[in-house]
Amino acid sequence: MMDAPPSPSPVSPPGGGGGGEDCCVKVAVHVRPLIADEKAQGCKDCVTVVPGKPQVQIGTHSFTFDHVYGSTGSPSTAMFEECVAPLVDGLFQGYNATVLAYGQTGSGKTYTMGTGFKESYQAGIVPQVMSVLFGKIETLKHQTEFQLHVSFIEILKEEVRDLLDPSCLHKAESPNGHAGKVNVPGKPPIQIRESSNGVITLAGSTEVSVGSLKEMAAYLEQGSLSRATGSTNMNNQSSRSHAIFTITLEQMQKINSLSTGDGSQNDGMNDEYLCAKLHLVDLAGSERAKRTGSDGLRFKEGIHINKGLLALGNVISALGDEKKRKEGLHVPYRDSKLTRLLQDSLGGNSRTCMIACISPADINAEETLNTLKYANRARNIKNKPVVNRDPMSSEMLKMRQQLEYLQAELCARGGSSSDEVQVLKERIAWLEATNEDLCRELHVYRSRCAAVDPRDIDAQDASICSVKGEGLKRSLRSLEASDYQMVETVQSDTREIDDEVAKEWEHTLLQSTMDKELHELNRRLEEKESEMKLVGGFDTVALKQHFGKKIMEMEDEKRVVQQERDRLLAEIENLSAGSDGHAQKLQDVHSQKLKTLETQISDLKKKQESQVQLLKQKQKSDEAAKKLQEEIQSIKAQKVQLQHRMKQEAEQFRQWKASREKELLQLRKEGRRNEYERHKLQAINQRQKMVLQRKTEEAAVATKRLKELLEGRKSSPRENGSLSNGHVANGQVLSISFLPSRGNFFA
Ligand SMILES: Nc1ncnc2c1ncn2[C@@H]1O[C@H](COP(=O)(O)OP(=O)(O)OP(=O)(O)O)[C@@H](O)[C@H]1O
Repeated sequence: MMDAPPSPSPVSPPGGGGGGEDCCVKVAVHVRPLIADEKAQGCKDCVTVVPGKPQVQIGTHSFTFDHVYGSTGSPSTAMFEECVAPLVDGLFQGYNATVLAYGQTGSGKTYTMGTGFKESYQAGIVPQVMSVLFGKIETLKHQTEFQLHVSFIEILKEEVRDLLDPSCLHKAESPNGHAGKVNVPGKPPIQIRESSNGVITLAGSTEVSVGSLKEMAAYLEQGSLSRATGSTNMNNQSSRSHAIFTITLEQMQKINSLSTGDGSQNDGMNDEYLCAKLHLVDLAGSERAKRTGSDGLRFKEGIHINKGLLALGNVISALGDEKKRKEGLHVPYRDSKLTRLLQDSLGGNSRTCMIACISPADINAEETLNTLKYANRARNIKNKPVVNRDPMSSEMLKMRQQLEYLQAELCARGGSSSDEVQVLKERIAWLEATNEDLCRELHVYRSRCAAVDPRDIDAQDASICSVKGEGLKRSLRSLEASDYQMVETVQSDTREIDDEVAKEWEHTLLQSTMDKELHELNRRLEEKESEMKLVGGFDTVALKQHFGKKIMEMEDEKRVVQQERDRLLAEIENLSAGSDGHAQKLQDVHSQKLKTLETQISDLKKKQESQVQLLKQKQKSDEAAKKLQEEIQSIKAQKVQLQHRMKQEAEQFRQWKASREKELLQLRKEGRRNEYERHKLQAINQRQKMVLQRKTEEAAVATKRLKELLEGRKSSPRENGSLSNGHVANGQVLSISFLPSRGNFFA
């Protein structure tokens, strides 16, 4: 087992893998059978489970959950494997988890969780969690170090009570009538705190380290026996509080060791620390006070219990309503201790499973319906579990990845970067060599100044000094020239940026031209289509038939009229053979009729002709429609081609842009590196300049001094002789005071 662990914090793994994904709260329903009491009361089963489906029906209501156990649903034995085992597996990957048992008094929460310490409760969730946990630890212990801690608290009347407090091991009868722990006087109350990284912790609660299954079971038993229970109408041994048994699993994994840049291995640096918590929550009964038959103290207790459950309901409502969640509505976690403690389990960093326990008895129908509604809303809650690494190991992981990346990059870049590095190294070496030369010169000059006898100093020395000064000035200029090279690099970068802007501009122009073309094609298409509607709006076949029929009718009519005319003509001929007045009269009438018929015939002919004309026109418009149709087809083909081209161009541009961005990223990185080198070189450069400046100044001062000395000696040779020692001494003192120590120079 490990030593004191670093405090963990929820850290999304680099690259986003394995964490931070939304996952809904899983909800399962556990329907217990009718118990002896209910049978004795003659209760009927009012809950139906649709076989083969996770669906529960009560009255007219029907609910679908993730799983339904008991009754005609899945067997209760499958509950652990399907709902809880994945959460236990997740613990080993660093994910927090919560299992909540919810339901009215006597619905089977304690039975389901298995915290009742009766034989029948052994199949419950907590005992199975413990045995699976230790089984897994046993198989993994050769590659991972584990540390397990447990804590057990209950929330009673909005007070957090420590069920594992070693200072009061014996169960005591509390003044308010229920069994429970006695608060030790002077012991500070347990407080719920939120750390800076959002982790909810319990300050002051006992957290014991456990090394075996037996030990853990003993703590669970000890805590369970200390739990506040009391009897109600509905359950003789009713849990009056919300109980939370928390298992903390810490693990130090040895992950694949990685070789460092110099080829050595750093095994010790590759440990990864993970820490995850599993909350096993047995909530107090959710029934309404009046049904429990509770009175007095129990009733007050009920109010407090329900305060937690009410707040829990409000939290579930706020989180379960997608609209409210999106609007970022306030979630009232702080309304009760229970919701505050379960903050991470509901909408936070945890994988959560809620088990809604229900009784099938018809007398509990109302409560059962409420439980199902409550649970149904919880299904909409989305959590965001992340791997809980300690910041140090996640930072190390990041650095390791960065190192790997840089090594890969170095390999990929091959010679070109090493050339650059070489150039920079050479420049640094050159600057350092120049620096050393200058220092050496300075040193020589200084010692010469100190040792020189002013009598030996003549104008020649002064000229040497001025020549040296010139040399130093030249050095200064050469250093400035190196600055110019850097400016040139920047200018070439600017040129590249210009190219990029031009390319983007070109792309935008091309896209907008193609957009215009597309727009134009769309306009033409619309035009042609509306023309087409005008031309081809009629039913051509029907129209043809109509005209054909009309012409035929006219043909018939014409024939009838012509026959009538022929008949009349024949009659007139017969009549003209006779000579009496009556015949004459008839002849006149017939002639009249004949005339009318002639006009009718010519009318019909005209109509027929116009109909033929119309038919011809129709044929023409049919041809026009066909042509239009062809045009429309060709415009559509052009449009498709253009869209295809646009897509291609956009894709090409996207690819180009992506590669540019990649390049840019690389360049930026290089730029940063170069910038750093530049700063370094500039600093050296600056220092060199200062040295040169000072040296030039010193040379000038020394020259001046020497000249003064020479002149002084020339003007009073006698005095000179007696004072020469003093002057020399003074000169030395002066020269020392003029020349700061080498240490000061480079400070
Ligand atoms: N699945 C089941 N099969 C058989 N009996 C069950 C089952 N679930 C519960 N019971 C029985 O029902 C009774 C009440 O169960 P339990 O004490 O677990 O209810 P509870 O919800 O924890 O009640 P409270 O909230 O009052 O503590 C117990 O006698 C228990 O043995």
